[in-house]
Amino acid sequence: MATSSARVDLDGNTIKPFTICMIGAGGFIGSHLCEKLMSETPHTVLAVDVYNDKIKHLLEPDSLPWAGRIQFHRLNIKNDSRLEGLIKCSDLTVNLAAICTPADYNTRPLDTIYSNFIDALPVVKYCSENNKRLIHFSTCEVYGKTIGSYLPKDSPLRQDPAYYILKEDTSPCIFGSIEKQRWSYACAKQLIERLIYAEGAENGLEFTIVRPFNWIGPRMDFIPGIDGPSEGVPRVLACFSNNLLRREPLKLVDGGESQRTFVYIKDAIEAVLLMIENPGRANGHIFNVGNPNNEVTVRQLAEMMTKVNFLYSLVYAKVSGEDSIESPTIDVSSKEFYGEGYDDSDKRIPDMTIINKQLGWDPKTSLWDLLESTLTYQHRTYAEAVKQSIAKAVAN
Ligand SMILES: NC(=O)c1ccc[n+]([C@@H]2O[C@H](COP(=O)([O-])OP(=O)(O)OC[C@H]3O[C@@H](n4cnc5c(N)ncnc54)[C@H](O)[C@@H]3O)[C@@H](O)[C@H]2O)c1
Ligand SMILES: O=c1ccn([C@@H]2O[C@H](COP(=O)(O)OP(=O)(O)O[C@H]3OC[C@@H](O)[C@H](O)[C@H]3O)[C@@H](O)[C@H]2O)c(=O)[nH]1
Repeated sequence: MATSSARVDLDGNTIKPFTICMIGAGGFIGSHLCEKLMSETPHTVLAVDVYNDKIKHLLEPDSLPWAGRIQFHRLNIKNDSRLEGLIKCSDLTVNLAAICTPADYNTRPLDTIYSNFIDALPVVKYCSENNKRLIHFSTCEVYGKTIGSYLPKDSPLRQDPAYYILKEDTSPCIFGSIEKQRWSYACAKQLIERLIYAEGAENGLEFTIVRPFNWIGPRMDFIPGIDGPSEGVPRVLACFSNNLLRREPLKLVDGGESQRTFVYIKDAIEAVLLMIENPGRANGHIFNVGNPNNEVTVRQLAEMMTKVNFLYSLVYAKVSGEDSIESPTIDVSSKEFYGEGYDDSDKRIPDMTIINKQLGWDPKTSLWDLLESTLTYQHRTYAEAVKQSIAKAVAN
């Protein structure tokens, strides 16, 4: 419930209610950001998206305490003249819209480049021309691969943080060759970052760029065949959740040796709210938002999710030990799983200096705890539907 007492920012200034045009509000991050803004702040959200399934619970019924502070506008920013008006009547625009599932990058490279660069151009233009603040969501993927990944496998320098820590104002962007079309996304994100930065430098656009490092939690992507296409390939959390729910082996692409750091969506949303409510500290900055303490290989993630899932099934699904099989893992080639042109980031550890200094933010939730709450959500949301779909498949 938004309190009536005045909220103050990090410098003690009263935060006045304002209007936010949130593009992509119907997605994973957008839905959590809308929840946070409605339940803890007096701000108004113009939620722009082509879908609203993940925010329906915030839009109805009219008796909700924040009714009137969130409006849904169903529009595709590729071709809708209403976009400029929505940006003009807002104080701040947050742009989350993107194709951001790796399975699309090398199979739909044109759509990926258009979505992450071309379609963002009018958003930047309207903000700059109308002197409106912009918070733009980029990705940790703009760093690509680490410098250390080019060292000999047994080089001791690979253990030197200078060769793998990713820092906003010093790290290079290192992508694979052009035929590795996986990098279509990261390159489009890099170019829109550079355009936004140039709009700031040349035309005074007040911008903040966010580089999320694998934010995970409830409502991320979809479960294939349940609330997304059966042949769809979501990001790894949903892929592994789907395998566990269907008691299938978890597929480890190229042996699951890539490393990632995962941050709980609720921790990350705290960082975004600090950026929204502290323009003086956020404008002009690029921020890594991740959890360097939650690093695992993909194989370790699969093993951890299997363990959490096993414990869940013992405690909640009322199955005895022998019933709930531990899903094994199997190695698959990236060519088989994603197709031609796939490539990968080897390691993603965010340097936290700038976000600590500017916003005093640190992530709190351990990987085990965030997996526990997320897998509980996945079971509660999908287990019954998956059981039905398996039964139907068997019957047919
Ligand atoms: N989740 C993460 O860990 C992560 C990591 C790095 C970067 N990001 C970035 O954060 C942003 C949000 O990511 P997410 O995980 O919430 O993804 P998501 O796919 O759940 O949400 C994106 C939303 O944008 C909407 N959208 C896309 N194109 C649109 C268009 N033309 N018009 C209107 N709406 C459109 C989609 O319908 C979707 O609801 C993206 O820019 C993504 O690149 C996310
Ligand atoms: O079933 C699977 C799915 C994925 N993976 C692997 O798991 C790792 C993570 O894959 P994800 O699909 O979650 O996506 P990535 O972490 O590579 O990039 C993502 O994170 C950053 C954001 O920009 C985007 O949301 C997306 O690009 C990759 O190494 C992938 O090959 C598997 O081994 N098995």
